Amino acid sequence: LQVASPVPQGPNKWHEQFPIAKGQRQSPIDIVTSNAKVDKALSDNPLKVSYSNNCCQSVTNTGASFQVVVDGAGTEISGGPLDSTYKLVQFHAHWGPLGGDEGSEHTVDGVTYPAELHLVHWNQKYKDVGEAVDKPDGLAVIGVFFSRGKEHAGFKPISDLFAKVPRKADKVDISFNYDPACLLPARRDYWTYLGSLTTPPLFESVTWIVMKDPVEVSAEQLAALRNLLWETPSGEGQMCNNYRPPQPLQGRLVRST
Ligand SMILES: Cc1c(Cl)c([N+](=O)[O-])nn1CC(=O)Nc1ccc(S(N)(=O)=O)cc1
Ligand SMILES: [Zn+2]
Repeated sequence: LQVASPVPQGPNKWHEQFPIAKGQRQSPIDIVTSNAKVDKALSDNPLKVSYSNNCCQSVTNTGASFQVVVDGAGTEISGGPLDSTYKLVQFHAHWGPLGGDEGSEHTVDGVTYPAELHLVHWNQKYKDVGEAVDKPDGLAVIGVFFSRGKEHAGFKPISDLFAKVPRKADKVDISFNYDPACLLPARRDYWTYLGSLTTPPLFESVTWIVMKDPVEVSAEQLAALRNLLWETPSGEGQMCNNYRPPQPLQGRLVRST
């Protein structure tokens, strides 16, 4: 008897409803640094990140992560691996268990980080994110690894809001000015490759830009992620381990600055 399971099924079952889960350009991947190819073109046309500091509208509990919804006005990236301008639409994260070191989606030579932030942008050649989301050049996501260390002052205004959105669809407005660029590492070196959304519908529409340097956040800020709750097989629980493990590279090239 096939009963609809009330809680979302884990990554190893996604292929049943989303066959593309076994596709040719799935994400995340393990980045094998010795196989990444330095591409001078990436530095010749540097990645340009120009975010405004009043673009963040609200924080929502999506039931799978927190999501800061952004008004795309003036929050653009271009250059580097991108052939056109992309606009920021939202950012969210993936993380592991309390105090653990796993939680990131991308790994670097097999090394995991406790969390990974994703800044999601859509290609301005399309009329909106809904049209862009399933096109091969539709999205660009900047991934930033979080390491455990000193408090990240820039992340604090956001991590302080998680306690206000404990349940799915809870939402709180962001009344203060906030520039998401503060979440990027100082050194802007990155790896880039063609991949996919890391959660259903797993569309193969993402140009990934994974920053090489992690940013430090405190153990308390990582713990604040668990103020977010979600449905587990044994009822409501702390949201954690919302990361997809690395997927087959399928011969793809990873380029590096
Ligand atoms: C399917 C769709 C449409 Cl259409 C819209 N929309 O706003 O029109 N939004 N979404 C959802 C979406 O964006 N999912 C998404 C999933 C994973 C990631 S991740 N971890 O960064 O790979 C980024 C985004
Ligand atoms: Zn993500």
